[in-house]
Amino acid sequence: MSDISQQRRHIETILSYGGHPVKGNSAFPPELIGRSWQRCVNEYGLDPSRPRPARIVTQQTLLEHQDSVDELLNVARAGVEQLFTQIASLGYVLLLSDYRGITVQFLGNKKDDDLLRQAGLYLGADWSEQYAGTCAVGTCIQEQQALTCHRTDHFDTSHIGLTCTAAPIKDPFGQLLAVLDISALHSSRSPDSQNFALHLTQLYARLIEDAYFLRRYRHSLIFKCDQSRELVQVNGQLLFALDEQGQILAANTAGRALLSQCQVTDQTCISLPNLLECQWRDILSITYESKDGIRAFRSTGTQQTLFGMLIEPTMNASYQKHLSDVLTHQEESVPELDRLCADDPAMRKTINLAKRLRHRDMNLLILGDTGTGKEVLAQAIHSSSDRSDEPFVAVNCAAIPESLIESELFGYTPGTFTGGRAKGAKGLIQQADGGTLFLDEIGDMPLHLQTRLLRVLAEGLVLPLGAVQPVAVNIRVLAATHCDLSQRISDGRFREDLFYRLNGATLKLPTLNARADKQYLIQTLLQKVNPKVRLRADAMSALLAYHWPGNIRQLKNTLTFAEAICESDEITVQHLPEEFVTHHHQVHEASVPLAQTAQYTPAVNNQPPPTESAMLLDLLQRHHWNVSAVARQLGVSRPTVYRRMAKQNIVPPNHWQSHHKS
Ligand SMILES: Nc1ncnc2c1ncn2[C@@H]1O[C@H](COP(=O)(O)OP(=O)(O)OP(=O)(O)O)[C@@H](O)[C@H]1O
Repeated sequence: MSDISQQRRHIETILSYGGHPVKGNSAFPPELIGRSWQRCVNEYGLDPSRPRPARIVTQQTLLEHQDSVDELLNVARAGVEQLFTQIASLGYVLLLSDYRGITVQFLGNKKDDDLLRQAGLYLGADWSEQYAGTCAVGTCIQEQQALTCHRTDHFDTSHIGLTCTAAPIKDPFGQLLAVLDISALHSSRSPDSQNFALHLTQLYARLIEDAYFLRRYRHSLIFKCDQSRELVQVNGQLLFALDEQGQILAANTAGRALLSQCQVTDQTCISLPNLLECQWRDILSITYESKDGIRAFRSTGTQQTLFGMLIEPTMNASYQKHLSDVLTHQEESVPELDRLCADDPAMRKTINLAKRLRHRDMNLLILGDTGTGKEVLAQAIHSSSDRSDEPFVAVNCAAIPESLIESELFGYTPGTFTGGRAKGAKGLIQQADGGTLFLDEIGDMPLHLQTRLLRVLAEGLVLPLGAVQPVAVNIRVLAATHCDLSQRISDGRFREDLFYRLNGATLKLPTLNARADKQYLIQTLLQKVNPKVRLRADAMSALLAYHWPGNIRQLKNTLTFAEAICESDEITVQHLPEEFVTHHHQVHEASVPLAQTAQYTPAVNNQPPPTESAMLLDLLQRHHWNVSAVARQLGVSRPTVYRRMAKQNIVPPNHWQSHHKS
């Protein structure tokens, strides 16, 4: 098509677009461009049949525009030059315009000077939408978002050979400061050819924006965070500038996005500790207390885990004083409790509370899903308390048959039962005298026993079955449950007065899936299973990506299983149960190009990996066909093991024999 007929066609398209764009018409541009065409016609009175020459402002006006963004220009210089070196050989030029659309910095190839000047790709060019019509810079200013304006997306026919991509650069309060643009005089017809340009421009706009943010707040404390611990130092996405009380002074674009997801409309009305559900001290002490200078947090609204680090203000004496005041109150180290976690925000709270309460005689309620380590925590509280030389007695209220639980707990006198021990028996409550009684699954305790337990707690006296004289006991009770006790209270299945007796304070354990220190737990548990075995990176990735419905218990079982199967000193993803392999491949197939997937093929000794069938058979044989034991080891239910056996055509030997006999 000749230039003239292409221009005529373009004018017709714009005019027919008018006020009533027909969706799905392939001649029409994307919605965002369409909105701009409408503004050009309806608001600015531009006429597509009357092209306008490029307008270059005078030297004096240019200087005024440059002065207004002087600080940004200084900060942006390195980023702009770096971006230009990457795109120059591809035929692109680079423009930085101020928020009014005037090009305040330009980098292009001198040999194309005349052509570029004519096209408006020049220092001082006015790319405001009001003058130039739909274009990357002007439309980016109006729409406040990154875009590509490709060829006939432009309004003015004199621009329809160009391809331009622009991204906004905002100040720490979200106001537009400038626009970064890369443009080329010629390009392929397909708009998709510009996808890479769009990503690159957005990336550099963010770098420049963040550099500007850091410069503006160089005298304040900056909290930098990211969803990845490994990347936060080099590429922390979210930035928050803070005052000395932790109040947010400003946030970068990603930081403001998090605030808005958490329904915070005014960024300066919230403190960072509120946003991250933590103490101000947890933030201030990151650099001094965490080994890698990074700490995990969880955001209030989105429950997203964020790894944060601090950039401390230079030469700020009052900050240094404030810091040393806050850091003097250091949480004491208690190895028994400290070893239960590495860096997880929910665990940090729980462990700090446990440290403060461990010597008190207060009863504690431990809440958490099954397998999250409630008993392990109770044991650690006991071992770190003043009662550590006395007994720790654990009772699982759900595991003891209801008919036995009373005698087990309270004991009985001689002759109380036919078949009971002649001398009677000391109940578990009395066995815990002086020490700690851990009542697991307290929600399952029958109501009449709750009444008797309440009396023990209220009076410090236990009355064994058949006895007339109560015996004095001194116990501290740590109770645990995975169920909602307040619901049980409303249903009349749990005594409210007992709940208050038990609940001196509540300690909550997060699910394994929600923990930010999964890697630490994996390594510590593997160390216990077999210190000589190591995990290959593919196995670690699969374990980290898994959702862990059975929590730490399932993790422990999985590692025990993998260690038993691996027959060498290295566990790979192939040694994990089938659901890990499937899940792992699903995650990676979605994100890793085919050429890279080779790293997941099993390599050890060139042996084929054991199949799921072989692994299951091996496990069943080792447990002498005890399906319950296998289910326990795998952290799954018995029906699941039976289902897997059926799927793999595994028949227990007895079955086989009886089939053959019949
Ligand atoms: N921090 C930890 N470090 C190492 N092992 C742990 C940790 N927490 C829990 N475990 C292991 O996980 C398994 C389950 O722990 P525990 O019995 O304490 O969980 P629980 O929440 O009491 O479970 P349930 O609700 O089913 O009684 C145990 O084998 C325990 O040894």
